[in-house]
Amino acid sequence: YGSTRPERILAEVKRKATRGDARSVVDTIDQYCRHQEWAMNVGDEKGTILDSIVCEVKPRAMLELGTYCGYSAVRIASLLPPNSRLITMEFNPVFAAIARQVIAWAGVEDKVVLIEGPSGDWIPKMKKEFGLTSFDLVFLDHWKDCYLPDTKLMEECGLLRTGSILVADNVICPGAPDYLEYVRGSPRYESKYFRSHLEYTTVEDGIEKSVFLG
Ligand SMILES: Nc1ncc2ncn(CCCCCNC(=O)c3cc(-c4ccc(F)cc4)cc(O)c3O)c2n1
Ligand SMILES: [Mg+2]
Repeated sequence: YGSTRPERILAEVKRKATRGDARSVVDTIDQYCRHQEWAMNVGDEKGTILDSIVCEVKPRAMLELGTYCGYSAVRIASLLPPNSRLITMEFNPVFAAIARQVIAWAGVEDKVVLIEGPSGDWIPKMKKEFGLTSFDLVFLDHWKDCYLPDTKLMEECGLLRTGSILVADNVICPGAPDYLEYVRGSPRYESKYFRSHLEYTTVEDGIEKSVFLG
């Protein structure tokens, strides 16, 4: 029930997941989207790759572009060290409203700041709005044709420092060919592809991890 897919996902979380237990929220969404209706969460397989990078980097300041229902925001926030913060950006107010409730149900709201609006508008304001110097880790999971322009914008706005890491979902499916060409061809990035599958399917997809060299 619920008129939109995100609303049905939220209903399932409230029905099945334990309040305050981020893992149970993640598992509930994965179960629902694998067995009831597909949704564009990073999912369990690619999520494990994302987890390993978050644990390795231990980011103090992290940015996610494209919140959707908050699945990856919950996954990431549950792994963040104390007094770290995930800023997650969502364009669609309906998705943002659902994500806030999913994030709250998981009990990670004090590690997550959800901002609403297009990345192109927000990126130039981030430093001032959040007293940031740079992001340690950025997860790109929004419009695939925004990956490249937004990466260039983050460079221009001084939001990346030597060692900042970009993690991009869906570089194969739906694909971000211009972004891949850029990070793999640029001397300013050290890029690595983690082969996986499109969430809840056997279709090939993967995650690209790119270290900004300054
Ligand atoms: N600029 C800006 N700023 C801020 C924003 N916040 C949200 N957005 C818009 C994001 C809209 C959703 C983005 N995500 C995807 O489109 C996506 C799609 C698939 C997929 C779909 C169908 C298939 F058959 C196969 C694969 C799978 C994935 O894992 C995906 O992540 C923003 N944009
Ligand atoms: Mg994705």
